[in-house]
Amino acid sequence: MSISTNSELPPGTMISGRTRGQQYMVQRVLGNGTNGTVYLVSAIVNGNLYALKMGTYNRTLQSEIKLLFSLHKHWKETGKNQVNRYLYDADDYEEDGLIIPFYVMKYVKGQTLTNFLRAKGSENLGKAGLGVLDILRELHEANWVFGDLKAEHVIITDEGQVELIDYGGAIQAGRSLHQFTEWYDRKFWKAGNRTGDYAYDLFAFAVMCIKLFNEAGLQQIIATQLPQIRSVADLVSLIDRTPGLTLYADWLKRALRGEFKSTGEAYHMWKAVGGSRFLGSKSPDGDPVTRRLKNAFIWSIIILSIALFIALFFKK
Ligand SMILES: Nc1ncnc2c1ncn2[C@@H]1O[C@H](COP(=O)(O)OP(=O)(O)OP(=O)(O)O)[C@@H](O)[C@H]1O
Repeated sequence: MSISTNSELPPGTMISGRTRGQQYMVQRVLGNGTNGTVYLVSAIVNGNLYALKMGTYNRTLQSEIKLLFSLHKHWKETGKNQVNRYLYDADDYEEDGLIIPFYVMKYVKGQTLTNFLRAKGSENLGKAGLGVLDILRELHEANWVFGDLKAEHVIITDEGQVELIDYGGAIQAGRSLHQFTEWYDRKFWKAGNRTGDYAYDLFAFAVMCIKLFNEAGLQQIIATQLPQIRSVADLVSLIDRTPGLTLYADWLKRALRGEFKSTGEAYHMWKAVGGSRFLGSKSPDGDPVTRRLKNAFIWSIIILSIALFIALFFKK
């Protein structure tokens, strides 16, 4: 039986896998989730940084590890892009007679979608959303469902890549969801059940967009609407009252109503409405260098016109 520890490991702690023998040095804590603590670690074998998730007291990571193994196996067998994307190692570690399960995954360095849009501008939802839909499309085509999609699980890396973290909620299509967050859950909105299918993730994606642009409105519905009569209609009317979502309104309503035939269709429609909108430091006028060049050009036209005017005036 696995038992696990409750306290956080300090930087410098060495973690040695009992079965596979890999060793990791703790750098710092990255965060805490329901099932454990995530550490930034460096692998002794290659010096690379990884994120290592370790179980906390009275909880076990075993089912999460099992699930990730089968997802990883699938990616490997099908040669999908995601292989090596996530699971690097899984083992357990012994400390003072306690057996602590852990797994090691890719360290995703960047900003959460919420912070990214705050820093770079909400227009970036187009490209960022397309990145998320691309990952979901691949998962869904492989018959998996992400399950617990929310802005905190979407990371935009420093290179502008979109990544999902916390595959602990992923399930094979047709199974019951075991990890979800109320606001994003279609059953919470009486829009369907908790049996995993591609439409479940698309529903959560739509709520994620609404929350990003109008969290206060969402909070108000939840606080004032009786749970018995809470419905998708509340979300649809909130979309209509949220100017930042105008471009995506039709897409979002289709996702909420479960009207997409596939994630591929949802991906292409998103791409058509706003998926090519910039990601990173670019603004609607282009990047800062292009903008400066544009301004310089306008000023040189103005100065030239003034010079011409003066020259013509004094010639008379
Ligand atoms: N692969 C990763 N790379 C970088 N940081 C990560 C990674 N995985 C998790 N984290 C960080 O660790 C935190 C805890 O992650 P974890 O997946 O355990 O739980 P969570 O998603 O925050 O919560 P819950 O599991 O309760 O939904 C995350 O919020 C994130 O900041």
